[in-house]
Amino acid sequence: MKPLRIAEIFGPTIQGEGALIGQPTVFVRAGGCDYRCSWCDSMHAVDSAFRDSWAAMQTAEVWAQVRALSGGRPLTVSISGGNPAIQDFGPLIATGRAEGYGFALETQGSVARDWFADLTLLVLSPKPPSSGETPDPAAFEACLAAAQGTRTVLKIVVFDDADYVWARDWAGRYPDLDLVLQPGNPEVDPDVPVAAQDVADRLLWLVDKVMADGWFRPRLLPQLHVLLWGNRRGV
Ligand SMILES: C[S@@+](CC[C@H](N)C(=O)[O-])C[C@H]1O[C@@H](n2cnc3c(N)ncnc32)[C@H](O)[C@@H]1O
Ligand SMILES: Nc1nc2[nH]cc(C(=O)O)c2c(=O)[nH]1
Ligand code: SF4
Ligand SMILES: [Mg+2]
Repeated sequence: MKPLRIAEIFGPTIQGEGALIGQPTVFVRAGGCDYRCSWCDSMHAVDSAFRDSWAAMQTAEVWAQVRALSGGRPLTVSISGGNPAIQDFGPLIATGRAEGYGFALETQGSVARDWFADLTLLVLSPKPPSSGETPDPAAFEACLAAAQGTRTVLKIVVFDDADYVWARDWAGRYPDLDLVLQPGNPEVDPDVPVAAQDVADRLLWLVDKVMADGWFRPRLLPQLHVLLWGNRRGV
């Protein structure tokens, strides 16, 4: 079988973003992405300049590491990237689910896979204008269709007013999805410390905007891992 390209496997840590915020997890970060967001905080898993640092691993090797990191105690594994949907994580998910683990997967919604239906949670994070990318609604809808009965959350990153307007419009097309808005983090260098007050100020900016609009649908959440550890990798 074709090996998986893996940028990093780490944990246990807590899920820092979105619907499962605060929940213990182990991360599997896939190498490679079909997007190049201007503000991507995980370029080491995107840019081909880092390709040599990605491991070619069989599903069984990835699973052995996840199992070791979790001490064999089932939890919800987080698969992120890069875009994990450009590779075949179906066998990993099937292996883990057979042992009682759950799987939450983060993707921008540009590539649909039939194994989305086997996830515990699908997190779709379409990209707003500040990213420099333009999401394809048809591809996004194919992801929703592939998820079938799987719980799906829309998580939109907001850096500025234009992103906010875009988020309201995009979310409005999918009124039945759970919605999380996450302020953008402009500092993604792992060696530059992040001030807790800056994290709070960015969330406050978003809270003020959403409350001023009387828009009571979204949950507004910070990146908890950035608050705790800044942009350090492997946490
Ligand atoms: C690194 S991405 C990997 C998964 C997938 N490629 C995606 O974008 O959804 C994981 C999450 O981090 C978010 N993210 C990336 N860079 C960010 C930044 N600078 N500030 C806030 N969120 C960011 C993405 O929007 C996505 O929700
Ligand atoms: N703790 C922690 N939570 C996260 N939630 C999403 C992450 C990501 O990079 O996809 C991430 C991450 O890298 N670390
Ligand atoms: S889609 Fe995700 S991983 Fe890819 S460049 Fe954008 S934020 Fe980074
Ligand atoms: Mg991250």
